[in-house]
Amino acid sequence: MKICIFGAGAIGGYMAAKLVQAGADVSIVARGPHLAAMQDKGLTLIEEGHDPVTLPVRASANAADLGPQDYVILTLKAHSVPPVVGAMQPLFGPATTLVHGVNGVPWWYFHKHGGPLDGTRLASVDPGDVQWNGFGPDRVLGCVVYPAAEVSEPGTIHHIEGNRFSLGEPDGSKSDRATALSQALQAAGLKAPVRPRLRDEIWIKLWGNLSFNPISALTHATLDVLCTDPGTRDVARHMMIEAQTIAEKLGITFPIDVERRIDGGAAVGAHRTSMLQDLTANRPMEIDALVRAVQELGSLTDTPTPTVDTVLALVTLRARVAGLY
Ligand SMILES: NC(=O)C1=CN([C@@H]2O[C@H](COP(=O)(O)OP(=O)(O)OC[C@H]3O[C@@H](n4cnc5c(N)ncnc54)[C@H](OP(=O)(O)O)[C@@H]3O)[C@@H](O)[C@H]2O)C=CC1
Ligand SMILES: CC(C)(CO)C(=O)C(=O)O
Repeated sequence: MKICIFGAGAIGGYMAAKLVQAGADVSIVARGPHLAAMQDKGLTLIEEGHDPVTLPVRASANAADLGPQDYVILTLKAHSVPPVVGAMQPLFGPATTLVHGVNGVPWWYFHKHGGPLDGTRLASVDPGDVQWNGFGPDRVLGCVVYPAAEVSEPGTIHHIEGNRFSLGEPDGSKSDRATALSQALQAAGLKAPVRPRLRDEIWIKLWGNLSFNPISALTHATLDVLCTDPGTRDVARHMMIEAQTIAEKLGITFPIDVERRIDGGAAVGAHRTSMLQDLTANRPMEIDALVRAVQELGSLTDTPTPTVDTVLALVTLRARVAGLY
């Protein structure tokens, strides 16, 4: 089974290291000093309770060096994907599966969704249908990423916590391709359940990212603070209730309530969300996939989203003023 991880930064680098350790046939597409370090010295993984390991990896900036794959695991930030659709084409053969390990509302959300919105394209996450047309939605195997990791220096991945990558077909079936990848990830010591209702998990994760991430970028507060301060907790609550109304119209079932989800955020502790980290490091922020897409889903389902709209306007201007949007 040939696996290529495209955009092997924090999450893709963690997956790559675990798969290489387990003897899988893995290659990496990366760039810049991180790629140079992996090519020179190998990929180093630091995990709690383990000695750091440095592993030889096949890494390139150019997909054409690696050729067609069985699985391409995409672990870029959402806004980085449209510009690389063309550059990724050498990785695809007729049966290549694209595993979409990207936070937020995925561009393929309505593929095989059923109902009146089946096949709808989302302009907020896929302007011009570049991904829909360039990848083709039939390749897609959905993935919800739960681990936390960071690139602590070029070539080095610091795993913080978690090892679950939930997988799911857009039509909910337990396909051979999902089962085979799940087995490969499990052999690498990762949790990789194949879910019949992956969109439910997308929304549970999105609940937090939709609200905590922009609130943290606006306030610079850590999760423990913004989830317990009465004012920001209330803003998060309103955003999540608006999202829940949309999601339930789309057939989503939430196994927990909003208060429990916010308590879960608070329990993570003094964590700076990825959007706050991106803002302070002058990197583009995942505003469209995490927040604007929910606004778009609100308008597709005739659901008012006043709090989402307000926070989206503020965080968009914050990013624009910083030159990041
Ligand atoms: N990190 C985390 O703890 C978590 C992340 N996620 C999600 O997982 C996804 C990946 O996040 P994360 O791993 O943190 O992101 P990273 O930025 O660490 O990784 C993406 C990597 O792709 C590289 N890259 C970008 N464009 C290209 C390109 N054109 N060619 C080759 N390489 C490229 C980036 O390089 P460069 O640095 O030069 O831009 C970077 O090394 C996101 O959607 C994120 O929200 C989900 C859960 C937790
Ligand atoms: C904040 C958290 C942990 C959940 O919303 C996250 O996923 C992020 O930092 O992007």
